[in-house]
Amino acid sequence: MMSVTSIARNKVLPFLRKSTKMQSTASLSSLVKLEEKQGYAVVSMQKTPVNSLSLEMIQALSQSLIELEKNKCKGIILTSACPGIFSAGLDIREMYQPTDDRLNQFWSSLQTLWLQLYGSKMATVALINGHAPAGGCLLAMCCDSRIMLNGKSKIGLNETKLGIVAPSWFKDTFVNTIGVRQSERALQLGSLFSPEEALKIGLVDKLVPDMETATAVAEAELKEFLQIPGMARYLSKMKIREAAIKDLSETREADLNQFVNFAKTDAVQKGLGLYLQSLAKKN
Ligand SMILES: CCCCCCCCCCC/C=C/C(=O)SCCNC(=O)CCNC(=O)[C@H](O)C(C)(C)COP(=O)(O)OP(=O)(O)OC[C@H]1O[C@@H](n2cnc3c(N)ncnc32)[C@H](O)[C@@H]1OP(=O)(O)O
Repeated sequence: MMSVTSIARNKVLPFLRKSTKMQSTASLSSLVKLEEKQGYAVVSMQKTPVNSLSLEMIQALSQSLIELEKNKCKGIILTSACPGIFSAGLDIREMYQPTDDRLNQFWSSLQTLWLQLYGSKMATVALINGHAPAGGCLLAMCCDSRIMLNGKSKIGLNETKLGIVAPSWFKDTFVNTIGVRQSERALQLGSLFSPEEALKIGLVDKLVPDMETATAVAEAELKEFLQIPGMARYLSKMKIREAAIKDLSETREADLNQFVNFAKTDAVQKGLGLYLQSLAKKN
């Protein structure tokens, strides 16, 4: 099996682990690109056009983290290869008129990805080079640090604007990042923040003017985290995150049932259908 450190610089790392529920190696590796750098890896989401988090995309990200941790990778920069978009969040088509089996797999895979990334032993930096609504914002918040490209992009948990509700673990992640009061307001309003606003409320840590600067700043940020003794850094992170992680770990089944029942209600299905139409009408 190839290790992250043994592959050629910038070469795409294949996904090797097999699982009955997982997609094939070929389909997964086309969605996420792993590039080895010196002592860390760049994980680029490349599901055009908007890196929507479909079941396959979520599993590809999960698989990447498994491989990287197995290969003793110490840190990652999570970013996007889609111009102007970090991630458009959960793939709305997964929740609209779904089959029960697919909807269950979809949510359960998302729970797994969140548990992996939010609780990762690796140092993790999100390089948010475009829009990051809802699930896109969640992915970024799972990282230890967030660098955002300044410009017209927006970031936030906008679920209520779609007539849906961010689950407790989204809320916990938000509260742990920006605090209770800001979260309470932003969750209700479904606020999407400009990079400047996001910096002001602590949703992102640094802004960068262009991609060249962004890469350098993200690398420097990751190196700062990696200079700290790994166990001390990880256990400190867990002091903040462990309650939320324990909570979901212990209530996965109930959370899944709540999501499935909620997603299948007529009101939610109607709202999602209208939202999809409004996205399609734009084009
Ligand atoms: C009682 C408590 C119970 C709790 C139970 C749980 C409840 C459920 C919780 C679910 C949590 C949900 C989290 C989410 O992430 S929902 C998704 C939120 N995402 C969005 O709102 C973003 C929507 N997209 C956009 O705003 C724009 O696309 C974007 C700004 C990202 C990019 O704009 P741009 O102009 O560049 O691109 P287009 O809009 O033209 O889009 C291109 C094509 O991509 C399709 N698209 C976009 N976003 C999505 C998406 N999220 N899912 C699927 N498809 C998406 C879009 O339709 C275009 O497709 P076509 O080319 O075919 O028209």
